[in-house]
Amino acid sequence: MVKIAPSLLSADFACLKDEIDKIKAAQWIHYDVMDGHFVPNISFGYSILKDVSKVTDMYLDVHLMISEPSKYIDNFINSNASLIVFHYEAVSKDEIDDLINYVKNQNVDVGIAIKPNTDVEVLLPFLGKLDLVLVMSVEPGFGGQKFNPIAVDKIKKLASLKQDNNYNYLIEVDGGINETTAKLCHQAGVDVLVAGSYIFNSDDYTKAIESLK
Ligand SMILES: O=C(CO)[C@H](O)[C@H](O)COP(=O)(O)O
Ligand SMILES: [Co+2]
Repeated sequence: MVKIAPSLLSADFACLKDEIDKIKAAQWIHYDVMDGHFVPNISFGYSILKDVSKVTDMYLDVHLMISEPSKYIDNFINSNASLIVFHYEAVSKDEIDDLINYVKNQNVDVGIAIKPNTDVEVLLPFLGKLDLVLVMSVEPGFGGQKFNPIAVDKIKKLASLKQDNNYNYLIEVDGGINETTAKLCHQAGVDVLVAGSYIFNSDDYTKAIESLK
């Protein structure tokens, strides 16, 4: 069964606890961190993540859209992240192995995200060590954008690599997910669907979550 990860980016921050209580039908929370440098937008950081972790037992999927993620990983781990996902485009190739090992040694799951213009092939040396690969189906930075179908082929490729090599990573897709695009991703072999505006702009969050499963 596919997992749903509502993106808090589209929640009403003035009543965050109520918003979190209303997404209990999902297993995960997707937490989008933006620094105004790697992406042209600013969201929230690790202190709010800690507060979120105090009011829920849900799995906290932290999507770091920040430059130099290694500087902040400890802060997010100490704020109870369940999974740290950094961007391939935000780091140098020779630090990726160390970053993966660092997070895993602290018993936190680790993933790498790729933007729409980044090929799956760049991840080949790392796939055997990852808990998750995040396929961006929009340019990172904003919620409410249109799904880019380039993600569907990437999901298929990752699903076949996983099967052929007995890898363990989950395949997550993020951006422009609704009932229609969710179906395309299901068929391609996705494991986790991130959805922000589709859920938080709906009248009934539970119904919106169930409609994506
Ligand atoms: O990482 C993100 C943006 O960079 C968000 O997770 C994503 O955009 C979710 O929002 P929506 O479902 O509204 O597209
Ligand atoms: Co995200």
